[in-house]
Amino acid sequence: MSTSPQPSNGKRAVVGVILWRNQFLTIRRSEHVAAPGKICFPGGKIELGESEEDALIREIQEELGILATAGHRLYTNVTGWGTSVAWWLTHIAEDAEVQINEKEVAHWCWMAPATMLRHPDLLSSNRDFLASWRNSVFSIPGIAVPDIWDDIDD
Ligand SMILES: Nc1nc2c([nH]c(=O)n2[C@H]2C[C@H](O)[C@@H](COP(=O)(O)OP(=O)(O)OP(=O)(O)O)O2)c(=O)[nH]1
Repeated sequence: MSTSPQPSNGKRAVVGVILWRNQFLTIRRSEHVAAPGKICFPGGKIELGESEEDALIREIQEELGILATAGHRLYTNVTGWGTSVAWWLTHIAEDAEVQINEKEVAHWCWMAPATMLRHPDLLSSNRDFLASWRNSVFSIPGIAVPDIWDDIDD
């Protein structure tokens, strides 16, 4: 597999894109972490020597208390603050019971793509991910790019 783009700040992160009925599992970050209160996917930084898949599964377990499995990498980008992010299609059991870790996550919910894209609290790098998907830079198995985005500029 190709490598992710180089971070300019030395940091790498992985993000889990979890789907259910054309919606994404989103979290609101807690007040105790970086980017407090922002809406994003579950995920976090990759530790030294850790694979993207292992970091993904560890972070989802830490944040949501559920066992996830890594699908495949959908996209990579570098955030405005220099972190290299790998965006992974991720699977959880249909009957998985989410138990958030309140130190890291304030709230979670299923969110439609257009709602996420226009959310005023969306983490800025996620706008790039959603806009790139919308522009067919990559596809996400199991969900078609919606026709209607309420004329959001990207
Ligand atoms: N969790 C998450 N991080 C994202 C997303 N999009 C995005 O650019 N990032 C970036 C933000 C951060 O630079 C990095 C992950 O940071 P984090 O603060 O969630 O990681 P962490 O839990 O390991 O944090 P820490 O305890 O080590 O400080 O990835 C996203 O959708 N979810």
